[in-house]
Amino acid sequence: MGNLKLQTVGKHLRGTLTMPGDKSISHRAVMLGSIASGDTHIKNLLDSQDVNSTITAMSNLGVTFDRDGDDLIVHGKSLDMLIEPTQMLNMENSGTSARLLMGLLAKQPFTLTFRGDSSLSKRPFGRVIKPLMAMGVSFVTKNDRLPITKLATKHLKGITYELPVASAQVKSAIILAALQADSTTTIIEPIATRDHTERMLASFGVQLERDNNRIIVAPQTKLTATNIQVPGDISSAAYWLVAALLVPDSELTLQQVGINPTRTGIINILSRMGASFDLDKAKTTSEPMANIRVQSQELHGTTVTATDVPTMIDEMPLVVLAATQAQGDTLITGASELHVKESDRIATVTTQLNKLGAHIEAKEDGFYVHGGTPLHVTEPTTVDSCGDHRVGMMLTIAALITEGDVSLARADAVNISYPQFFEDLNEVLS
Ligand SMILES: O=C(O)C1=C[C@@H](OP(=O)(O)O)[C@@H](O)[C@H](O)C1
Ligand SMILES: C=C(OP(=O)(O)O)C(=O)O
Repeated sequence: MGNLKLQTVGKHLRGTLTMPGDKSISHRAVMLGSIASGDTHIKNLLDSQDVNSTITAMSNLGVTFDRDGDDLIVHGKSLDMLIEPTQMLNMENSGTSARLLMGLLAKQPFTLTFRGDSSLSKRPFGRVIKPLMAMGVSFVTKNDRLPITKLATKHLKGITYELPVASAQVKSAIILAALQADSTTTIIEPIATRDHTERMLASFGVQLERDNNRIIVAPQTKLTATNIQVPGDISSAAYWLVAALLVPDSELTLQQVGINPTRTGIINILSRMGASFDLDKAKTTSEPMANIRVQSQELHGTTVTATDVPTMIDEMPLVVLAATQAQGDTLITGASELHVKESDRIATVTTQLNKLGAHIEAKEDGFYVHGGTPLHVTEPTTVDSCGDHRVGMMLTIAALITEGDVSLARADAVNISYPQFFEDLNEVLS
């Protein structure tokens, strides 16, 4: 794909969009459906490159899938019926696939090699292989980076493990391995992270125990197939929340958005910046949902600290964009995890938004954002997604409030989490 010319100032955003399925929940639905007894029917599964990495990996292990209209049917196999793949498991760009599958497949009695694309091969895996090694798994790796080979494993033992980084991927990998261990595992989570694995296990008949910030996992490998409705992805809705707030004279309604409290940091931070939203809550399933209505509003600066970060980690590029338009400055700390996402998001967000006239200072663990900065370019300017879907989509929203001529390089990165992003944009531009 060549550079994509972006819409800049002059249009409004109006209308209603239904959000594609949540990426985190989609991965988990495919993984747990794959090891449950019976057929799991999944509605509103996200159809994107990252989720396809999980489906392909499970297919390589012998799981079969069918379509029923837009639904995916997973024909579950129990963990001891998976077959040795004839090739490496290619996780492509997906950290969630790689880290969760290392836990799910920890006890397979054959060697498995995980590989990824150039971005994923730079991201750290020590955080997940270290606790799995303590449980008895052996890995072969250079510098804790992909490719990583997991050796055949006979037994897993329960551990007590305090998470050194607030990571739902690491927590989930340990939970999935712990179900297969000979004894109980306790995971201590100093800062709460998204709890989709815990909730979805309950839907498959497996209850975990929670005691404040401890998760206690007793061995249990019998999962029963179920029907899953994947809520819309709040991380995708976040582009439209921020766009409607910043583009004058806009009003958008986003339908079926997942509002699990471990994911709604973006709503909380924008509210703290002065925004208000109308939430029309749906009847609750295991993952709560709402339709959200939002209009253009004035924002003011705020402070974001470590405890806020996990509930909005993937929305941070948008918080930075919103902060450039707020009255007053915004200080974001406790966000050093952004260095190890699909790109170094502290560097890429700062460099690319500053090309549009923003005034952002990159910090070791966050940003200092100067508010009230009109975005403009004096000559045609190309911003770059840097191969990172979230950076590409945030820059597209930034262009909507930029005076001048802006193009986006590597726009196809959106296919990782939100393939209909540009179609949805065209639908609401007026
Ligand atoms: O568990 C998950 O589905 C995810 C957890 C987060 O990663 P970390 O666990 O690395 O924080 C998040 O950034 C990622 O997009 C999805
Ligand atoms: C960090 C992300 O995903 P993953 O870690 O699964 O690649 C993301 O979607 O922003």
